[in-house]
Amino acid sequence: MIRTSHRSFSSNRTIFLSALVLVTLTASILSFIESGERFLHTTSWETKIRASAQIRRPNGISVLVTGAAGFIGTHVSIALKTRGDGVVGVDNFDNYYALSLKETRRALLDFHGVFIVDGDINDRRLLAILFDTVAFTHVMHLAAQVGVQYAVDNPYAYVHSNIASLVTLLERCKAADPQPAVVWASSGSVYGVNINNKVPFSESDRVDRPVSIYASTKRTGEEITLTYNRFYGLSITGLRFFTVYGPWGRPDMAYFSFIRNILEGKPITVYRAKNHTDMARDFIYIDDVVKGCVASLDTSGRSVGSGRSKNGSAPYRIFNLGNASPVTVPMLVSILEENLRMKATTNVVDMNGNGDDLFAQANISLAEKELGYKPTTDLETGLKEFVKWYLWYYGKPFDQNRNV
Ligand SMILES: O=C(O)[C@H]1O[C@H](OP(=O)(O)OP(=O)(O)OC[C@H]2O[C@@H](n3ccc(=O)[nH]c3=O)[C@H](O)[C@@H]2O)[C@H](O)[C@@H](O)[C@H]1O
Repeated sequence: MIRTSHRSFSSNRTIFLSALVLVTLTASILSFIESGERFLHTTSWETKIRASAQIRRPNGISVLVTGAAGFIGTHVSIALKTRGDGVVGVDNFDNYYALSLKETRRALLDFHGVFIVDGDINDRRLLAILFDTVAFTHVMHLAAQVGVQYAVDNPYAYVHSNIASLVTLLERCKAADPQPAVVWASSGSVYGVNINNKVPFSESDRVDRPVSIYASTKRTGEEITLTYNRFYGLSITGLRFFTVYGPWGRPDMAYFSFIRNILEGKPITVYRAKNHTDMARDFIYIDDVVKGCVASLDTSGRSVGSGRSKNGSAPYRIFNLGNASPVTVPMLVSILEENLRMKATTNVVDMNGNGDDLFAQANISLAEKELGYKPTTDLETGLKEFVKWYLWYYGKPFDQNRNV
């Protein structure tokens, strides 16, 4: 099936990527011209932001999406824009992974009419200009330093992006009048060591034993947002994303690096627990997560504060967004092998206990009840889509007759 469609897939890909490169080049030239003028409030910069923020449906919302050039940010921005909401993106385009992928996502968003401001949300002046230009009804805060193992050597990056940035953004939201409702990316990793000694993980479980700096900063974010909710009246929804995967995904994640290595004939490392049990994750497909994000925005309720005062109480919610159906890492590898019709060379390594949770399974009944969240994509189906995208995006030839 993949082979039959490969030729047209390949020429479509060439046309599409060329168009995107053209759009990116134009965007880069424009952004170069604008960079010197940004803080001078040029009409061009403002005009783009206003156009991007324009609401085109009755009762639509106007959303600032942080981390818009990221994996989830790109998909959520497109979904909102497509249904007629106003969307303005902001992203610092860091080089944690291939910048080219982020630039292509930017071009894709541009194609959909979403403008991304190139900047850091730690920059208070930038945030002030954005909020002065658009009266955002919602903020979808997805910008973060991700990666569990990377935190071992780079802890300060997590403090900067997951804690300092969060406070800067919340301060800005607090000061806005009216205040926007905030939906933000927490993480399933907050469950850490399974101290509750039960699966699946529920939102009411204890979450005070993280196993990585990354998870600690996400848990800290939940407490910081709670403070802003209680004292300043911000409506807050924290989403505990489990292992999100799919087209336009993150190259640092296992499924992505596995396919790259398998295709290049390089070995992959599969971690397992010290007692030789397989690691497992509650892999969740991007389209399902996007539905959860959009439903969270739609049901957020209003913020009730203004500056340091508040009038009543605003919602504070936390939801697991997983698949409720964990799969082991060796099983993930065999699904990839089947799709690629190639065999992986696997090194099995025992975990040293620093960073990775051994097992994750989300209880999603709260999200089902409050958001109507109902994932419909199993790992086989989702990975098939991812593999198709990967081969298209990287222009990899595919030999259907290869033996597994
Ligand atoms: O918010 C979160 O909850 C995080 O989710 C994701 O973390 P994880 O669920 O751990 O996904 P991922 O790294 O793909 O590893 C998957 C499995 O493969 C195993 N794994 C990993 C790498 C490898 O080389 N070998 C291996 O066996 C590994 O031990 C694990 O069992 C994001 O990466 C993280 O940035 C953050 O967003």
